[in-house]
Amino acid sequence: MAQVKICGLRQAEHVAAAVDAGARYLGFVFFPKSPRAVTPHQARELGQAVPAGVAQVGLFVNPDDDFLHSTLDTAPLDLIQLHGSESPQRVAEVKARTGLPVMKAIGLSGADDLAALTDYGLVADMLLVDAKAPKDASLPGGNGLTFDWRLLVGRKWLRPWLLAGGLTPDNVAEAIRLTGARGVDVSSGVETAPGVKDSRLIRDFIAAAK
Ligand SMILES: O=C(O)c1ccccc1N[C@@H]1O[C@H](COP(=O)(O)O)[C@@H](O)[C@H]1O
Repeated sequence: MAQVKICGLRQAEHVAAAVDAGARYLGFVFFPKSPRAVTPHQARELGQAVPAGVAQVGLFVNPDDDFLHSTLDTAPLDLIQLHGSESPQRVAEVKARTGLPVMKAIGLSGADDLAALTDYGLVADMLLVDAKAPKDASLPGGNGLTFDWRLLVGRKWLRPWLLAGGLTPDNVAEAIRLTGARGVDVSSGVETAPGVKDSRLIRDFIAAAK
């Protein structure tokens, strides 16, 4: 049974839908350019209805220490997702400075990108295997793009990992079957427009993943 992260939540009804359907991780985006961005105060409010055992994940893109600390002062996060071009050294620093586990996102477009998963597996607590964003994309993730899942067949890394990138209620079961992923992460695939989540799609996605 795959664990599910629903990312980019901005409304209480969608948090409730994800929790009730059995999500293991909820993602709050702290990247101002994203249509899914929330303030630390909004994340704190949304998190108040989240039961113990469901992890609240803060998604950051190349955050500096001040931004991390000011966010964490308000929003009680359990896990930090780094979705930018953070180096392995920076991942280690963020872990040390915040005292929180870090999940590092790695974008794949071909076999050459797989080595990064080994490198970051030495420092991150979890890995997130995503589609590499196009060079001209305004967001480094959350673009609803898939990659060739066959790249992952038979691969093993040092850390637990989630599969992401263009997953939907219709394709998530096949993605899990092919890659052997024990966890999946979705944002666009449970939306009706960028940043607009849909409770029915959230429920359908989690049911399909499980
Ligand atoms: O969701 C965003 O807006 C976002 C912004 C910046 C970096 C990452 C972002 N989302 C993450 O991207 C992947 C894949 O998303 P999708 O399902 O293809 O839309 C997922 O891990 C989100 O957490």
